[in-house]
Amino acid sequence: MNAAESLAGYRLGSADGALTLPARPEPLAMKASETALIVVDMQNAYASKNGYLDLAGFDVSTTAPVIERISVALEAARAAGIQVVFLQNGWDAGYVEAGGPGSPNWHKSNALKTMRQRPELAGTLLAKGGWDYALVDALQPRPGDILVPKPRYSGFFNSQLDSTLRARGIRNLVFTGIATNVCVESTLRDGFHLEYFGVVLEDATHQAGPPFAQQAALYNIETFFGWVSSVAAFCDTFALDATTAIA
Ligand SMILES: C/C(=C/NC(N)=O)C(=O)O
Repeated sequence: MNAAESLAGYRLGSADGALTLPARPEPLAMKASETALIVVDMQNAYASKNGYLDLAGFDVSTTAPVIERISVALEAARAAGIQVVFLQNGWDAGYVEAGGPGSPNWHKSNALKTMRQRPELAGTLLAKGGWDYALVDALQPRPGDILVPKPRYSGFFNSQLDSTLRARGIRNLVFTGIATNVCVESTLRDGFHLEYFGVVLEDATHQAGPPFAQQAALYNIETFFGWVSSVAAFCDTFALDATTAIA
């Protein structure tokens, strides 16, 4: 047995009532009570026409099925008693949280660069209170869900995410959202270093950039930082838990 199989065996242990999620590179055991479904930045900025990514030249024409599949995963998670956490990316209306020229974010953020190139957009992209910052209509938090604002790509940086999860005994993070290769991967990587088990539901994510960016992010996650699964596998696995909870 190699190290990966040994880890899978550990995580597959069912004596403690954990369920087994089919995933690559190996199935992963997790209890609903120790798991959170993380919905990363499903804002108009990232998923809607005329939002930031669209205005900056990224293709958002195929985000509708992603929204639909996240909706399905949300229903399954809530029914199974899995904590739902929405992340929301952006800054105050004056962009103080974005950092000035002394911050790499000021130089690398395509939202900030787009606004500098197109002054008519100044103040509109990813600013709290605006349409671009808002979560898409179809994916709104419900009572019991948690919303964590964040000012950088990783949801763990300068946010309440880690303490919110730790206080609830959460060890497993199931990721959905946009963009796979930016905020999803950044948050999953930081979670890995903080000892969280990270799984991406690949069909409930979308990349910023060409399709190879999605493939590369999933390769990195599957090979180095976590696991890759699907919405159907997640729903099938935790539907059992919902049934058990009702019985
Ligand atoms: C490119 C980008 C991605 N954000 C994300 N939510 O993955 C950005 O915020 O500029």
